[in-house]
Amino acid sequence: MDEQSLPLQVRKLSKRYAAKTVLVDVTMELTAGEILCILGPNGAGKTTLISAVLGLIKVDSGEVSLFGQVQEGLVRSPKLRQKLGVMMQIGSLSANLTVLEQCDLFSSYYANGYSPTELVQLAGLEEHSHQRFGRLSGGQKQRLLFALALAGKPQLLLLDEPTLGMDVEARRNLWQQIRQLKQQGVAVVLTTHYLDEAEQLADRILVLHQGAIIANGSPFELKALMHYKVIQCSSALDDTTLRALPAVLTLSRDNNTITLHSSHAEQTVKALLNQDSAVSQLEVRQVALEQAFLQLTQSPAHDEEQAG
Ligand SMILES: Nc1ncnc2c1ncn2[C@@H]1O[C@H](COP(=O)(O)OP(=O)(O)OP(=O)(O)O)[C@@H](O)[C@H]1O
Repeated sequence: MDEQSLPLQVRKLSKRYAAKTVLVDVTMELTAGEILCILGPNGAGKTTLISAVLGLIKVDSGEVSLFGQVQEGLVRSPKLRQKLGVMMQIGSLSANLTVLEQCDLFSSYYANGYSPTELVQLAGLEEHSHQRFGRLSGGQKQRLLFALALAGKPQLLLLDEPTLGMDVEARRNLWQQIRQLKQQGVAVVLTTHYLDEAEQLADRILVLHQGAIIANGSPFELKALMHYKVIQCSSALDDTTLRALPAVLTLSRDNNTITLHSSHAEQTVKALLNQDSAVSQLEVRQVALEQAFLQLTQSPAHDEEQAG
């Protein structure tokens, strides 16, 4: 694809509120049919980044391009707006309008979008179409907001914490819908605190910490970024011997199971087998994304970089 027509390009976006830096040189891009998850803890800058992409807030420096067009403030071009779907927060819809009335309204914004009844179906709210928005459950509200974001059959979809407050089944259903959109070539940016969500959905994950991107890669690459692996086994060796094995970083025990974190699993396992040939239930695995994420966002080295 021609670089000019990428659905989204963000270059060196920075934003401060008084003394607080909220976005630091954020650069990212998104191709058609790609799902990008922006993962970060509370206050990392996820919502600010989405708001900046939409031109809802003024940034201090940097540039946002949508479908090859550099944006100045709020996205105003009707042609661009037709290509864009945004999932809003619950508070942004009138509590008094019914589900069907909301769908009617959103459908009317788009020339070639879904009909109101199709939107009700997309939200799975056929049995609640005459219920007022304010009377829906939290999960139903989220489903309606998601369907409304699709009203114009967008090519770029921005979802700010779309599964917040949803139960497990509703989350899985939404993931399925997002995967289908990807199959249709829709580019999706999704912010989340949920590590499993990013791992399940993302082609690429950006980890945002204190406004800066501290990791950018596929879920697999992100895990590989971590230098250590988890080794589990049963062994008669005592803790002192285990801790002295090469490359061992940490040791813990749960009944008969020993868990070691190693910065070089092959070296550790070789030495372990040399010292205890009766070792059993040996398992070596990559660190879970949750641990990778925690390590990334709690790294003192990174904090020093930020401060500097
Ligand atoms: N209008 C504002 N004025 C001052 N500070 C702000 C403003 N908006 C956001 N912030 C600060 O910017 C930082 C990033 O906020 P943001 O809402 O983007 O984080 P987030 O990653 O979306 O967090 P959460 O996951 O909790 O929604 C926070 O420290 C927040 O307090």
